[in-house]
Amino acid sequence: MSILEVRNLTKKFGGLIANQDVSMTVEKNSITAVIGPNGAGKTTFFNMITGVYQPTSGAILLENEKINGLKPHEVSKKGISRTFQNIRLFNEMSVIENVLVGMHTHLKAGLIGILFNLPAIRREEKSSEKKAYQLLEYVGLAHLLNEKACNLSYGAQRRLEIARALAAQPKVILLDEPAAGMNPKETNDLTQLVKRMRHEFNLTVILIEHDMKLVMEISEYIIVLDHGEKIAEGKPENIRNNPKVIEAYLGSGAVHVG
Ligand SMILES: Nc1ncnc2c1ncn2[C@@H]1O[C@H](COP(=O)(O)OP(=O)(O)OP(=O)(O)O)[C@@H](O)[C@H]1O
Repeated sequence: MSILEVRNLTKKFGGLIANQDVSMTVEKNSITAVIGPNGAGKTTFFNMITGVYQPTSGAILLENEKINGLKPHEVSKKGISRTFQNIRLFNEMSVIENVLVGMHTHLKAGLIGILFNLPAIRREEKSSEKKAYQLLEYVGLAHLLNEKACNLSYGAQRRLEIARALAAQPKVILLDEPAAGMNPKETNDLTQLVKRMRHEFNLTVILIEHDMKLVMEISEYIIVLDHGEKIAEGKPENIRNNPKVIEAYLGSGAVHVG
């Protein structure tokens, strides 16, 4: 059963076509990778799905409901969360506060409730803190809950971003280069984390990644973009040997696929 359907998405920035007619169907509970050389249009594609950019044309459907046209916080409320290529944490806030921020779309507390410190709000705060702590335990950061986000190692910051994205209780999570800058051990831990969380949170995962070992190990389906267009899609074993994909990567002088 599909959960997300992207139909003929095109994004133009003036004369530059960043995405041209890209379609994709994502199965519920699957892990899909979006790959392609630098500048292929991968982040633009994520930005359209999450409402950061409005498509020039095309449609995005989450559980058969059209979501293009919605603002990023509205898309998040519908059930799509993300992490960013360039980590976007609140650096001066503590680790647990960063996760609490991720929860705000689901909190009922209005301004009046907070101002008057109503018991129902206090209860909600307590339960949010408990949930945030559990998420930090899940990603292995509970011991750092009061640390400022900026003091965390790179790998830990990436895991904190994932905890914050999970706090919004998504159905679909988009990870933009989650392994960028990680050492092999951190990458391996991340691979295990993504595999676990897909089952335990009943999630559908879509990731952009340049680390081909990770992509081939983790994904069930791969979409390949080049110069804004989808040049191939399929299972890892088929993508690995696809001449068009190899040519796109070799032509860009980037990593080999294999
Ligand atoms: N806001 C923008 N305004 C103008 N051009 C943009 C904008 N965002 C992206 N582009 C252009 O669209 C093209 C696709 O960029 P995008 O960042 O989506 O590629 P990418 O595949 O994510 O690349 P990378 O792997 O290097 O992150 C590039 O030519 C980029 O310069």
